[in-house]
Amino acid sequence: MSKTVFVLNGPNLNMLGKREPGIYGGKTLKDVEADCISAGRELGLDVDFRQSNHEGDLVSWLHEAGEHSVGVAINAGAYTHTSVALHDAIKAITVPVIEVHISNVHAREEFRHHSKIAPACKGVICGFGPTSYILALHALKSITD
Ligand SMILES: O=C(O)[C@@H]1C=C(O)[C@@H](O)[C@H](O)C1
Repeated sequence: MSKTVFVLNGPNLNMLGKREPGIYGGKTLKDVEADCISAGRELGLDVDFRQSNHEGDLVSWLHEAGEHSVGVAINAGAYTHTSVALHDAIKAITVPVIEVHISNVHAREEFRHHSKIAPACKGVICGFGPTSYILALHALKSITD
């Protein structure tokens, strides 16, 4: 019996493949989605993969995940560094949430070194390129079995 996990993506991640490939790589978000679905299949996880440039969508999807998933991997993009609303949405649900980043945010600009959502998350995976998402799926599998 497969379990559902939400993989949520925030602003500008729709631009993957075109956006600063030296930092984010050449894969498109569709490529990352396909990789997540494939890895999820191997892990017995059904992946519900979504992206929005709008903070409120991500808040609503976190609420939905709290009712309809066993856990969440979220790359909140720039909202990582600014959003009390996403922090509070994560606190409002009981399923585990893992913060994900393609880049190592701690090796980049100072303003990326602080996450407003990490204190509400189960853990953080960053710096492994798109593989960060796959590692998060493995982590969700291990903590929800
Ligand atoms: O590495 C990433 O996936 C994150 C993606 C973004 O869009 C940035 O705003 C974050 O600072 C880093």
